[in-house]
Amino acid sequence: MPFNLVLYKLRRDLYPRLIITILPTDLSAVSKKKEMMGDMTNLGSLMAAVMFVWAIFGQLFPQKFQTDIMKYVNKVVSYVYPYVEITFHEYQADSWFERSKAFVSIERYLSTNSSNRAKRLKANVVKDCESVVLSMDDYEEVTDEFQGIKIWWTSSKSIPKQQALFSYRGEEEKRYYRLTCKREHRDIITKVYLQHVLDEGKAIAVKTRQRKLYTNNKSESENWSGYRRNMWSHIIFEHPSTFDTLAMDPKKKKEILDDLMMFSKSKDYYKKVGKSWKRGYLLYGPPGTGKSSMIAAMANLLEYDIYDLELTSVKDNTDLRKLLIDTSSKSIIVIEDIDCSLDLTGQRKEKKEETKEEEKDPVRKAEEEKDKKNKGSEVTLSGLLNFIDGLWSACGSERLIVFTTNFVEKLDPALIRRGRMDKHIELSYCCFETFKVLVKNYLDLESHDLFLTISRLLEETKMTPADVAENLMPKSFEENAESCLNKLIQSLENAKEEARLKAVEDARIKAEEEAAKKIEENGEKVQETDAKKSDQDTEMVQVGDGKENGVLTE
Ligand SMILES: Nc1ncnc2c1ncn2[C@@H]1O[C@H](COP(=O)(O)OP(=O)(O)OP(=O)(O)O)[C@@H](O)[C@H]1O
Ligand SMILES: [Mg+2]
Repeated sequence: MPFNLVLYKLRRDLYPRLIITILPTDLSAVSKKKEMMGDMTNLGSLMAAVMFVWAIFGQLFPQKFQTDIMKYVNKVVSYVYPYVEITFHEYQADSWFERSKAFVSIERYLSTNSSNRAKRLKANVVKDCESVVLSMDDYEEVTDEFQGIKIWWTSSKSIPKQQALFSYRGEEEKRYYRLTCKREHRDIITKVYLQHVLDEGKAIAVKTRQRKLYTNNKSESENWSGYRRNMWSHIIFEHPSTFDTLAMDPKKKKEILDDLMMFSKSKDYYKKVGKSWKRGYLLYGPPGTGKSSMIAAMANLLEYDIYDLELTSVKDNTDLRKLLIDTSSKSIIVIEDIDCSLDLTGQRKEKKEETKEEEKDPVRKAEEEKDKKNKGSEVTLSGLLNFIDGLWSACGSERLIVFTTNFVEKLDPALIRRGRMDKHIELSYCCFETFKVLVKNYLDLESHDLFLTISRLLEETKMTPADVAENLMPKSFEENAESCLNKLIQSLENAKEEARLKAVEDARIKAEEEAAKKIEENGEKVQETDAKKSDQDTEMVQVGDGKENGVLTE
C-alpha cells in the first residue's frame, strides 16, 4: 500500500465515526481552516516526530543541498515504489479563477460512485435546499475498481506557509485529488480509466444540473470575481412552456421538433461536413404569437441554458466577442426584437452618407460621436455577423442562436441569410388548429358546439394566440368552459367589428388623400398652363419688339 495511504488510514483509524460536514456554498476560508486544524491534532506523535526531523534537516542543510537530496531520494524511491500517482489540482496555473474541468468531473464521479464508501463526507446543499450533494471530505480516501484493477483516490489540499493579508487565489489553500495505482496498470489507467471518469463526470453533470437563464451585465457595471469581470449574471431557468403547451399548426410544430432533435444528435455529421455545431433560428411574427414561448419550449426540450443577450448593453464588438467566448455549450443564445436592438439595418447606407458629411463639417462629426457614446452601444452589423458565424463562433459547440422580430422586412438580408439564420419560422395569428391546442390546454376541451362559430370567426378576423388564451382563461370560480368560449366569441365579434370600422375609416382617409392629391395636381397643371401662357405672351412681345426694332433700325 502506498506510504501516503498508510498515513491517511492511520489518521482515519483515529476517527472511528462517520463525519459529515455541512458546508454552505459560500463557506469562509476561516472556518475551513479551523476544521482542518482540528483534524491535524489527531495525527499525534508520529507526525510530530516527522516534523521534528524535517525541521532539524531544514536548519542544518542549506536550501540548494536540500533540493538535491530530495531529488535523489525521489529517484531511489521511484525504483522501489511500485505505484504511480497522478494529481489533479482544482485550479490550474494558467487559470486561477476557473476550476479545472478535470477536477470538477472527478469530483462528480467520486461523489456518485464512491460517496457511500467514504467515511468522512462533505455535504453541499444546492439552491433552495432541494437536494444535498455529498462528496469526499478533505484527507479522505476511497478505492475504485476498473476492469479488475484497484485504484485509490485521495482528496487533499496544500496550505500556504503564510496567509497574506490581501490574498488572491494563488495564495489560498489548493485542493487536489490524487489517483494512485500499480505501475503495471499505468497505460490502462491513463488511456482508458481516466477518460471513463471524465465522461461519467460530464454525464452526471448534465443529469443533475439546474438549467440557467443568463443575461449580460452592462459593460461599465462593477461585476467582478477576483481579477475577472463577470460578463453574464444568471438565475435558475424555470419556464413552464413546452412544445405540448405551444399552440401552432401541428405539421409545422412537428417539423420544428424534428429539426431540433436532429440537430442535437448530429455532432458527428457537423464534424464530417466541416461546420461548427450550431444552428440559427429566426422567429418572426406580430406581438403575442408565441416567439418567446417557443424559445423556452426549445430550451426545455433540449435541456439547454439560455443566454438572453441585450445588445444595447454591449459596449462594442470586442465585448460582444468576449460575451460569446463566455457562453457554455448546450445553450441557446437569444437576441429578442433584433430590429429594435440597434440600428443594424441602415448602417451600411448611412456610412456612405456620413463620410460625405463628415468631410464637410468636423464640428458636427464630433457632436455625432459624442451622441453615439452617450447612446452606449457601438456594436456594428459586421460585429454581429462575426458573432454569429465568424471564426470565434466556433468556440464551444451544440449551440442555437435565436433572433426574434416583429418586422422581418426591416432586417438586413445578410443577417438572416441561410447559414446564419438557417431556419425561418413564422408565428402568426390564431387559426383554428392553434385554437384547438389552446382550448385543450386552458379548458380541457376537445370538442364543443361553439367550435364551429369560433372557427368561422377566426377565419374572418385576426386575433393573436395571446389574446385568445386570455379569453379562454377563467377569471372566477363561477366561470365554466362554455362561458369562456362565449367570452371568446364576443371578443372575436368585437375585433371583427373594430376591423370593419377601421377598414371603412382607412378607405375614407385614402379617398380624401387621393382627392387632395388630385386637386393639388390639377392646381399645379393650371399653374403650369398659366405659366406657359405668360411665357408665350412674353415671347410674342419680344418677337414683336424685335420686328418693331428691326423696322426702326431699317
Ligand atoms: N403560440 C402560442 N401558444 C401558446 N401560448 C401562447 C402562444 N402565443 C402566445 N401565447 C401566450 O401569450 C403570452 C405571450 O406570448 P409570447 O411572449 O411568447 O409572445 P411573443 O411573440 O414573444 O410577443 P412579443 O413579440 O411581444 O415579444 C404567453 O405567455 C403565452 O401564454
Ligand atoms: Mg417575446
